[in-house]
Amino acid sequence: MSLNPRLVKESFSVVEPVAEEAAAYFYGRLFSGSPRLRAMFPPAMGEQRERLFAALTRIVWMADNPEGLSAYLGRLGRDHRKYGVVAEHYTAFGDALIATIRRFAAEIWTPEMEAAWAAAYRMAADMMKEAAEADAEAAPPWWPAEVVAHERRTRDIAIVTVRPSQRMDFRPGQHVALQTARWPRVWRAFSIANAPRADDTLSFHVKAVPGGWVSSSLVRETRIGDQVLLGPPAGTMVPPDSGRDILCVAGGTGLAPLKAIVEHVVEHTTGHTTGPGRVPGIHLLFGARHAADLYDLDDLIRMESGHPRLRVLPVVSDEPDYDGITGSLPDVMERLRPWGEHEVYVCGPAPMVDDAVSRLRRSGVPTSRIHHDSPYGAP
Ligand SMILES: NC(=O)C1=CN([C@@H]2O[C@H](COP(=O)(O)OP(=O)(O)OC[C@H]3O[C@@H](n4cnc5c(N)ncnc54)[C@H](O)[C@@H]3O)[C@@H](O)[C@H]2O)C=CC1
Repeated sequence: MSLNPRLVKESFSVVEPVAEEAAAYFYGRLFSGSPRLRAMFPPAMGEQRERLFAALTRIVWMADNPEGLSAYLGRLGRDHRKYGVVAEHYTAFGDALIATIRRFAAEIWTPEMEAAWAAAYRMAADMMKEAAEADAEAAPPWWPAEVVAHERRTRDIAIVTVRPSQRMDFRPGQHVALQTARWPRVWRAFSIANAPRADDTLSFHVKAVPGGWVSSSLVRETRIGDQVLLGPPAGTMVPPDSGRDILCVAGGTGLAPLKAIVEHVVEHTTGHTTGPGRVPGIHLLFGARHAADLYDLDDLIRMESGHPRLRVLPVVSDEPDYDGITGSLPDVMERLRPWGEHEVYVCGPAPMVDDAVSRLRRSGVPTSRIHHDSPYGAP
């Protein structure tokens, strides 16, 4: 049966407004048909339901863009290996999915729609399975890792360093999902806060957020010797080798991937100030609400003192008496200079990232040179 993106989109748009109800129905249907699958999911399903719909929405609306769709489904397939998903699970998932769409789009449902969904699902599942199989030849589904250092930097922020039992290849700026023994099957994304190291350890900057099971456990309960699991590295906010000067705008623990990128750049450039491999000038704006929240400033200042072309500028937004640069990070960024010739990296709270990115665009920085990523939103 041939693909018919129009019919898939049409029926999905009827389900979208009742996404929450449809997702609850989907999981009910999935678990009643295949009770063994329940054990693969976390105890609380609220977020899972949101992720399901976020991923489905992306897939359905990308149906006319085969290249983007194939890249996304490939990532999704590889990423699902860490949940223990294997080929036969796709059948149960597909049956429950089509039953859900059929029910919630009942008013407009036709045999042609049923056939369009079956064909689309088969194609998507095949792409995910193929990517997962290819990945299985090169990498494990997850990496067990031991906590080798735990530094509490503030009441809520810790730097947690782990050593995976098997080397993980990653690019600076990427993130991984992490699971603690305390909360089985609950995965949270954290950026790797270092460039690859000789001893293969990885550091994470973790802030305990209200209601954040994994982050609170990592900050408050985790000890050296504890075991965690890591998913595969993901994310496209990686350093280009354009040789251009660099601006990094880091809000809070959004510093993590930017520190990895800065480390990589200063380690991999020649020391010349012109020509290929020249050391770019790097400005790193590190913002916090209060001076006491600049949790990694001492380390950054140490890096700065070893690299004459690195400038670290701490910015404090909610403490007018701070003896340094004060104000909102996007305001300060804009105030400092035009950044039109720079490669720019932005990471931190989503509203800050949105504001900084739109100001950069307005001031003429080409989109191709503005890099940002949202690991927390990724399904
Ligand atoms: N831990 C990690 O590996 C990573 C964390 N992140 C994200 O980074 C964020 C860090 O949050 P916190 O440390 O709690 O930051 P925070 O709320 O303490 O704020 C950090 C900085 O961002 C500024 N800011 C906050 N909201 C703003 C807004 N609406 N407009 C303009 N500026 C704003 C603050 O003034 C401050 O300078 C989280 O959203 C997290 O999801 C992103 C990538 C990696």
